[in-house]
Amino acid sequence: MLELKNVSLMKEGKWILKDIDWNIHKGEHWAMLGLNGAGKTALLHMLCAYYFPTKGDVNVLGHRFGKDPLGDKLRKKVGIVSSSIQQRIYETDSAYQIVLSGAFASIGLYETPTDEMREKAQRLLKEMGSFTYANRSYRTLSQGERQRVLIARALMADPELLILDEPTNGLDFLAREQLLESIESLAQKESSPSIIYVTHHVEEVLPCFDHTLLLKQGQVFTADQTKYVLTNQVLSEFFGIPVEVNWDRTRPSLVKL
Ligand SMILES: Nc1ncnc2c1ncn2[C@@H]1O[C@H](COP(=O)(O)OP(=O)(O)OP(=O)(O)O)[C@@H](O)[C@H]1O
Repeated sequence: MLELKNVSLMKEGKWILKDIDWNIHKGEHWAMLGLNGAGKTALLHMLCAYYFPTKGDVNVLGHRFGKDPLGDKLRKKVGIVSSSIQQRIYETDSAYQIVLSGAFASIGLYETPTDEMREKAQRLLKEMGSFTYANRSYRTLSQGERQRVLIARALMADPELLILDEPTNGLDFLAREQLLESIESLAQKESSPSIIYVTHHVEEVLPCFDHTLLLKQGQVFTADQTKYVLTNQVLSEFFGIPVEVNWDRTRPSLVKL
């Protein structure tokens, strides 16, 4: 469903991404880890066709970016929750309006939703645990509540790929754990889109993330099954310091030795 071949991106005379090869198959869920400035956001922007590769091929859901015209239809098939989307949301819109707007892949609601869309928005608000504040304005929601609403919004168009870019930023421990639990149960559903979950934190790699990509200085350091990636040796090389990964429970944790 996603294929990047030898993809490089240059911005302002600097290579931000270099020779990226990455394949995602249907049904896989990926975690993406990288230090600040590794190029994670640039890579995600490429998957959403906000950036086009300077070199190489990006194939998303059978469409070759830069070659095929990118219809609205394809844009709707890639859902994204990121801080840049958050910043563009109209703060006075209600959670319900925001979720409905996902059906049109628009920021703000300009078209009349069908009854079916309304029912679906309500169902998604319930599934994300957001129904109780459906009529409240975005401005009044906590950061955790906002993220849930934005995930429900992204799901409105039945995306085949869902990108979650650091969704736990700014969340307290409890809100973070509750959000992670919702993401895990979403991923366990048969109807779930493939998820790409971007984070700085190894301990957020949920059991559903069967694959992990490590991005370092614009290059794929490794991209493989999570069990082969989150090891003492790979992560010590990745961070450049000795670290130990503990898998005592279902999620990993990391300590510096
Ligand atoms: N439009 C742009 N023009 C010039 N440089 C850019 C542009 N976008 C990103 N960069 C640079 O590319 C590098 C990678 O940035 P990017 O935001 O993708 O990193 P990131 O992995 O998402 O980092 P963080 O974890 O801090 O969000 C950074 O050095 C950044 O300054």
